[in-house]
Parts: sequence; structure tokens; C-alpha cells
Amino acid sequence: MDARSLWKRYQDWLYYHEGLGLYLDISRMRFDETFVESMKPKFAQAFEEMKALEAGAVANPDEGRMVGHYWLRNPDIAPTPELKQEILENLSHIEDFAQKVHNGTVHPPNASKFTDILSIGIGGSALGPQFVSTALAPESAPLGIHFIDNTDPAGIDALLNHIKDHLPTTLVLVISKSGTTPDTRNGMIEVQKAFESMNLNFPRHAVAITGHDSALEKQAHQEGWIDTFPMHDWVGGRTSELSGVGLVPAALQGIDIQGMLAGAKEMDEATRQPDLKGNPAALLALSWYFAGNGRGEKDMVVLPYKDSLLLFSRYLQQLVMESLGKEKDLAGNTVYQGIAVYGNKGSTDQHAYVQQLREGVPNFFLTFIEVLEDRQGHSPDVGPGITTGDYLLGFLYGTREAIYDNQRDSISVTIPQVNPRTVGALIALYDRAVGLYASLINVNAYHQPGVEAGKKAASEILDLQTRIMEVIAAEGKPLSLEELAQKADASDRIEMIYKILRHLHANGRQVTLSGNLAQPASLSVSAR
Ligand SMILES: O=P(O)(O)OC[C@H]1O[C@](O)(CO)[C@@H](O)[C@@H]1O
Repeated sequence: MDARSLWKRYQDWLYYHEGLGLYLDISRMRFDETFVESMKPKFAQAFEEMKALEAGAVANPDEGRMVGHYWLRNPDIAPTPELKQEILENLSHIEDFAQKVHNGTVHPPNASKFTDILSIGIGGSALGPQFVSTALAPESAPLGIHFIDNTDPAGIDALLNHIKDHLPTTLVLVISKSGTTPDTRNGMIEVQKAFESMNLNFPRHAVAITGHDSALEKQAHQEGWIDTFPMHDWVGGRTSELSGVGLVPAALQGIDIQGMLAGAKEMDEATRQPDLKGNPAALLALSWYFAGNGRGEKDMVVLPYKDSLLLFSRYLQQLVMESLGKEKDLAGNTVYQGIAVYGNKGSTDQHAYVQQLREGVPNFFLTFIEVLEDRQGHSPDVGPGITTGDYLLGFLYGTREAIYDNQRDSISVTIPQVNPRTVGALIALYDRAVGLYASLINVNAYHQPGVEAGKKAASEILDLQTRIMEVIAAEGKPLSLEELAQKADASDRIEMIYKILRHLHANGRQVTLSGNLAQPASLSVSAR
């Protein structure tokens, strides 16, 4: 297509949200009118399904749950007055709590104010808070935030060492919808021990954000934690940033949570329109469908050209891949759906993998995120009449052109500034795009059966560890791996037994492995 036709196509397909100052450009996705026409019936159905979802249908049939993250941004559309009331009460509870922490009404036992937050959670209970903190936490936030989002012992040590001196004034947020996620539980137990080792009263530093009646909520009540905030069963982890999960840490950091909610609400209104061209989330879903033939054949590379949006791609990775990556569709057919998402930030990644995007295997489409405001304040020249921000723009659009010239498609999202409203709007834009796309491909976007399978397998491995340790202790003499596996009644798990023993041995735990490490079958194991 020549420059004039491209310019026309750009204008034909440009979406602009006046209130938010947000642009969406899908003109560099090379679909044609026939494709758009062919998608219209699917979109008509997707809009209907979304309407039913917002009205309180059980849109997550496997778990028998409603899907209500849209109500959080506009409680007036909650399906019952009780739900509306619950959302509003929870919001004022959050604001009130943040205010009390800021003014010292809620304070640690031995100091007048909390100075730091330690947030323990994983997946949807971490990625949103991490993204929003990086994007929006003010320079002089009332409380600094730190995260434990893994069960890596060395990672926990590094973090605890880093904040050791601040522990007496640290507020711990334990965030887990289920209240049973082992990674989070482990982090909490280690943090609890760290508090105890410094003679600090952990419950008087702790707050739980969790599902009603969960094990975590019960623990918080029994031990007298400072407070608890509910995670509603109708909000999924990956769409929970605008629930207590994201709003509690954001409010504590002094981020304008009403601004985030307002931006999301405005975007929700725009993406509720049952009109393909006037609905930015539908335009995204259309583009994704086109890129990957509705089968995820192309990966989504997300490149925000703004350091503060660095974690947006990681946030979207969970949102898109956990929602869409499904083996079965809603009719039970095996479909192996999904869209792989990766990305970091521009222009940094141009010096990493963009070489392959420009010239290598064409198995992706790009999403550029542009921010019009370079910085607050004056930019010095780095060349005659040229600033660093001009370079960033040049790199973004240079890459867009270079990849298009090589038949690689891209979407561009442009926001005026990184602020609470635009961040809320971005979250809402992608929530809806994922929901609409899920309808197009007929999958349940709101469950995650694959993750549950992984969790189950992990717990079986831990059971196996307990079993083999009992055998080793009872035997009192060295055993070959074969003998051990037989005695533990787990001959079919011999490779896993070997790996458990290798790990225990490497950490100086209860066992010693002897023999030729290059030949696992030659090893024998004894109690240390
Ligand atoms: O908030 P929870 O229940 O600890 O779950 C954390 C994460 O684990 C998952 O359930 C599975 O990885 C995610 O969907 C969720 O965001």
C-alpha cells in the first residue's frame, strides 16, 4: 500500500476516546473489508454475551461464578442492590484504612507510623499491584512497597535483608483470593518468622486481602490481624487490580484510586458499545483474531515506550494467557487456544530481540504503547532542536515502519500521559478485549484448570518427598534408588525420587547421596 492509501487507512480506522485522550490505531493490521464483514456476526454474539455477563450471568460456568470486575468501576451496574452496597462499603473501607495508616491512627506497636508495605502474593495477587506501583507510585510516596511474589528462598532472603531495618514499621499485606496458594503461604510463614526473630508482633503488622471464609481470613481473625479486606468470588485474580487486591496497596502508596476507577469506568462505557468500529476493545479483539486466524497462530509482543509502563506487558501476559490459553472450548471440543504474550519496553528491546521481529520468523504482531507526554518539565536538547523524547518517538515509529515494510503487523495505543485515569483505562481496555476475544473463540476466559493441574502435581511431589524420607529414616542403612523407590511403593516415580534427593543433598538436608553423580542409577542414599 502506498503512503497516501496508508494515511487514508490510518484515518479510516483511527479510534479516539475524547475524554481519555486515548488513540487506538489498527491500520497496520492488514485485514480487509471482507474479513471485517465475516466477523460481524461473531461480534454481535460477543456483545450479547458481554451484556449478559455484566448483568450477572454465570459467565464462568465451570466454577459456577458470576464475573463482576466491571461492577467495581461502576457499582450502579451491579446486578443487585446488596452487591452495589458491598462494593461501595469496601471502597470506603479501603480509603478510610489508607487514611488511618497515613495519619498514624493505624500504626505499628512500637512506632508512630508505618513506613513500608510488604506485599505477599502471586499471579493476579501481585502482577497488578506491581504494575500499578511502577507506573504510578509518587516520588515521595507515604509508604514504599516491596513484593514477595515467589517461594524462592534466596529471593525472600534478599528482600528481607533489604528491608530488615524497616521491619518494625512495615505493614504486611497478604493477598490471596483462595487463601491457600502455597507460594503465598510460604512467603507469609517466612515473613512471620522474620518478625518473630526480631521480637515483633506479626499480627499487629498484618492485613489480609482474601476470599470470604478462606483459611487466610480465618487465620487473620483468629490471630487478631490489623484488618481484612474481601476478595469477592465474582472477581478473578487476573482482573482484580481494581478490587481490594490492587486498591489497598495503591491507596497506601498515595495513588489516586478514584482516578484509576474513573478511567476504567470511562473505558468500560466505551467498550460496552455494540459497534465494532466505535469500540476500542472490539478493535483489539478483531486485530488479534485476524493476526492469529482465531487460533493464536501469532504471538502478541507488547512494547510500551515508557519505563513506567514496563510491567504492563508482564501484567498482560497473565491476563491474556491465563484467560485464553485453554485446551477445551465451551462446547467441550479440544481447541488448544491462546495467544502468547511477551514484551518488555521500547526502545530498550530494539537492542535485544527486535532484530528478529524485523527480519526473522514472522510469528508475531506488535502492540506499541506510546505516551505523548515525555516528562514533567523541560527537556534539554541532545541535538539541535532534538530531545531524548523525540528519539523515543523516532524509535517507536521507525520500528513500526520497518516491520510493516517487511509485512509484519502492528497495533498502536497512544495515551496522553501515564496517570491514574489512563492506567485504569488501559486495564479496562484489555479486560474487555480479552472477554470479547474469548467469546469469539468460545472459551471460558475466567477459569484456569491447567494451573490447578500443576498445583496438584506439585503437591504430589511433596507427598512423595515425605514418603521417601520416612522410608530412609526407617531403613537406617544405605539404599539404592531402585530399592528406595520399591519400598516407597513408587517405582514409577524413580526419576522424581532422584531429583528430590539431589535437591535435599545439595542443601545439606537429611540425606547423603553417594556414588557416581553422572550415573544416577549407581547412587545410594542414606540418612545424614
Ligand atoms: O490469589 P490466589 O488465590 O493466591 O491465586 C493467585 C494466582 O494463582 C492462580 O489461581 C493460578 O496461578 C491465578 O489465577 C491467581 O491469580
